[in-house]
Amino acid sequence: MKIAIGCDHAGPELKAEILAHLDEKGVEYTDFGIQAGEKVDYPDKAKEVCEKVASGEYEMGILICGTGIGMSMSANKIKGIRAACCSDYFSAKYTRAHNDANVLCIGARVLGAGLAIELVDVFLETEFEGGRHQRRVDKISELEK
Ligand SMILES: O=C(CO)[C@H](O)[C@H](O)[C@H](O)COP(=O)(O)O
Repeated sequence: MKIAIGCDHAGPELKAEILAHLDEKGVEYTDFGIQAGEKVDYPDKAKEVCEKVASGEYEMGILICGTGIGMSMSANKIKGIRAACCSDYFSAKYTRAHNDANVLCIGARVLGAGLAIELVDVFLETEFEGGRHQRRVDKISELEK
């Protein structure tokens, strides 16, 4: 699985912790920045990362801003993206299982690194259940038309 990850200026430190964790687990990723000391508006970074996911070049995306909310609002404007802003384990698990979310948004000013990493792990490891949930995800796609 290839992951695309990016953040705004609220997130470089948390992103670095998540990347170190992905390195340890051997998960393949591309870091689309930004790095500490740089600044970017979150919609610009959301667009860059989500276009990579929507094109199929990357299977999943992770976006970090202060709250995770601006990233998720922006990401969900991109066709084919189902982004979820999560700050609890249950939501991170079930947005994969039931919504087939393909982008996880995290608030670096909301969560500590320990919980953020747990959310990343469960998000990446949980399979979409399909079945009745597929019909609903298809209806989300219909809303894009
Ligand atoms: O939380 C955010 C949007 O949902 C963003 O994190 C931004 O990081 C936040 O708005 C940044 O604000 P700043 O005053 O430029 O640090």
